[in-house]
Amino acid sequence: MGYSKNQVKFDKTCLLSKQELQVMDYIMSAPGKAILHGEHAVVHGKVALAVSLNLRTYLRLKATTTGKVCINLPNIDTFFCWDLSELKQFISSSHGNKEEVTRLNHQLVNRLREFIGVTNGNLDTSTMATLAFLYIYLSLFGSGELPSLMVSVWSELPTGAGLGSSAAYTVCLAAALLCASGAIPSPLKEWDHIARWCQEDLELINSWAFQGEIIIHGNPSGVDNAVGTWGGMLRFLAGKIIPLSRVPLLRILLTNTKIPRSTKVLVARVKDKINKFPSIMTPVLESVDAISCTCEKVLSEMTCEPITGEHYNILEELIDINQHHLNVMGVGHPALDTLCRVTLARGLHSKLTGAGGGGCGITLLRPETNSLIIQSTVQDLRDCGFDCWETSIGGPGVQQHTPVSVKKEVLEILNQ
Ligand SMILES: Nc1ncnc2c1ncn2[C@@H]1O[C@H](COP(=O)(O)OP(=O)(O)O)[C@@H](O)[C@H]1O
Ligand SMILES: C[C@@](O)(CCOP(=O)(O)O)CC(=O)O
Ligand SMILES: [Mg+2]
Repeated sequence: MGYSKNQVKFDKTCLLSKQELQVMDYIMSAPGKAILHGEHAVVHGKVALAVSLNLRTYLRLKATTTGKVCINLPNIDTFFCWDLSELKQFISSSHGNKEEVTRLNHQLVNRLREFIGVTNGNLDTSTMATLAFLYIYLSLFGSGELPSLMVSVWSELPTGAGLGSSAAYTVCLAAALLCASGAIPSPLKEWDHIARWCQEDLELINSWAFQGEIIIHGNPSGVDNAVGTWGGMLRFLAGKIIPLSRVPLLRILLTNTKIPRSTKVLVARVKDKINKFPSIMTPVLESVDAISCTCEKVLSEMTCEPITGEHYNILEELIDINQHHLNVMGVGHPALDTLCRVTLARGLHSKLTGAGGGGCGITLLRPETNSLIIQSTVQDLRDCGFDCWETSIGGPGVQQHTPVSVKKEVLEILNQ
């Protein structure tokens, strides 16, 4: 299967009736991701391999009768309410009669920036999350009546640490707001507690999530929202998404250096470097592309022949080479160097994951790596002040839940 497109198709003939709107109560979740290889290079048309994590973002959307639209984002201490009357000014300009949107409506983004009072270049967490929400909400409802809603989002993912929290957030927003607008159905049947959408609906969710990612990242590749939408392991190249169904079970240690950074700034930094030194940086990007392709080949061999130490030796070397390339691109950090050094002292290989500049790294665990080594490595990394845990990979993509299928603690936060 190969599907693509960060294009938005939206058929406005299926808006919900007033009665349906009033009983609306949706809970959605989407996973974070780890990029095995190809971060940054993927923004410049190279291959990336990415996999979903078991850490998820949860969203609850409820219809209200307050005449307001409210967002509650406890991870980033953000709570806003707007009177629908204030938002009416965006109705006509935000959504024309288009059934297909391929580009972000910059005019709407600029007007929204002014509306929420941000000065140019403001990159704070709260501003980005708010803009992404308002943009998708107004684009989907801006041609009809604006519904009164309460939207709460809470994530198990660290925010701004390279694990795709921005995409998990925008995928949840897109799924919930598309359902609320009637553009896609709720996939839950009476007897289900968790359900997913058909391929066509997932493509629509992915497309709108990508619009949100553009607001947060500036120039995203689309790999993160694709993993948040489809889950599993994906090969991503220039908007084309190939799910990798035959992959070996990989054990990965995730380390959060807790150094804050912004994907938008790092992506822009790499672009500047490529513009400044094209003949130097192009071969680096091509080498990263070859690393992703070699990794994909080795992973596929590991599923059809007995796994040997040599497979793992190659995977480890690819990790080391890519980490050097990412340093050359200017997205390393001394804390990430520490991570690589500390794990190598225990014979384990690490690289940054996501945008770098701090945030998280991944460490490959070999099947024979004994649990004492793993425990000591985790302790060493915690002694450096990092968070460190073994993760399980390949979680499902975006889902709708009934309340009973969501952990009690998560529900409590979403209900606050
Ligand atoms: N749980 C959340 N609630 C609200 N906004 C979020 C949440 N998670 C992520 N975001 C948004 O995504 C931004 C982080 O995105 P980014 O810099 O791409 O880092 P990441 O690697 O986590 O995707 C935050 O500044 C915020 O605007
Ligand atoms: C650096 C990049 O390749 C991945 C960014 O991931 P994250 O936002 O750091 O989780 C950017 C992109 O692909 O859009
Ligand atoms: Mg992101």
